[in-house]
Amino acid sequence: MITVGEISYTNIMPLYYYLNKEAWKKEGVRFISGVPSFINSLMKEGAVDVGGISSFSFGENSSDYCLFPDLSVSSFGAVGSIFLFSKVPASRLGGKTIALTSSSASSAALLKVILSKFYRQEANYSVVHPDLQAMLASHDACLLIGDDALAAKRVSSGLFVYDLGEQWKTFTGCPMTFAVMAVRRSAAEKSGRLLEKIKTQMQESRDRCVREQFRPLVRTLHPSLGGDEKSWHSYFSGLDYYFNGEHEKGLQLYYQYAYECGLLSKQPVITYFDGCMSVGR
Ligand SMILES: C=C(O[C@@H]1C=C(C(=O)O)C=C[C@H]1O)C(=O)O
Repeated sequence: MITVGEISYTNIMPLYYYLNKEAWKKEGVRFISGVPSFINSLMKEGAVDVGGISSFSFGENSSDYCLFPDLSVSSFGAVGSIFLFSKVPASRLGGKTIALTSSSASSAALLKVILSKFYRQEANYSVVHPDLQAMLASHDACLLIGDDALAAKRVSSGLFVYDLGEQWKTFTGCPMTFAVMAVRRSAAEKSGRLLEKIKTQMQESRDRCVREQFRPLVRTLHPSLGGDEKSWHSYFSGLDYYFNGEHEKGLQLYYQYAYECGLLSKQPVITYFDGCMSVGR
């Protein structure tokens, strides 16, 4: 049996939207959904075999995981749903308190890297439940991601708002990869063929969503999500769902900085599913 983890945010949907889940369920494939930190921990425990996880979590566990090639949630600039909301400018956050959403791994580490390396600010961080008002009632700034960040942005007037994808691009010139599609090596060795089919369907789902300019996806989603169709289109268009040499270069730089900041205990090694799969089931 294979368990697929699915991040419960709008941003990753193009990779899952056209998966034939009912057919997969008949083949014994299970789907589990949750915020990134939840899927990260299930994957680490071995309760999830494959799925979208935080790129930072991949970095922490790179010896046990490999990557589905050419799939990610990345941005080449503004990401549109990963924001630092602050009462003071970023250049004055040294010694201040910052609340980090408990849902994130990649963006929490990215914020620490950006503030430490590029703004030279050492702040005091705590990890809390994502809620803009509650976070700012007791902290000077807060980090929100995904759908929480999209909602918070609509009510953030009067605050300094920083898009972390944009910040990363400004300071490094690189794209940032927030989520990767990771596979446990043990699953790749045992169920290579089945995983190969899931990988192909995810790539096809992404290709179809991109080809359709996300229109059917937006139409299905937007009544439940609020906002207008136009802003959802521009949100999806600002995200990038591929992973090639340029993304890998950006991710390696992120890992290097995270290592230098003491957030990773060693430099991760990126390996790909095609190299570690077996031709078993
Ligand atoms: C683009 C986003 O990326 C997400 C950010 C993650 C993190 O910070 O760990 C994990 C998965 C991504 O889906 C977002 O949440 O807006």
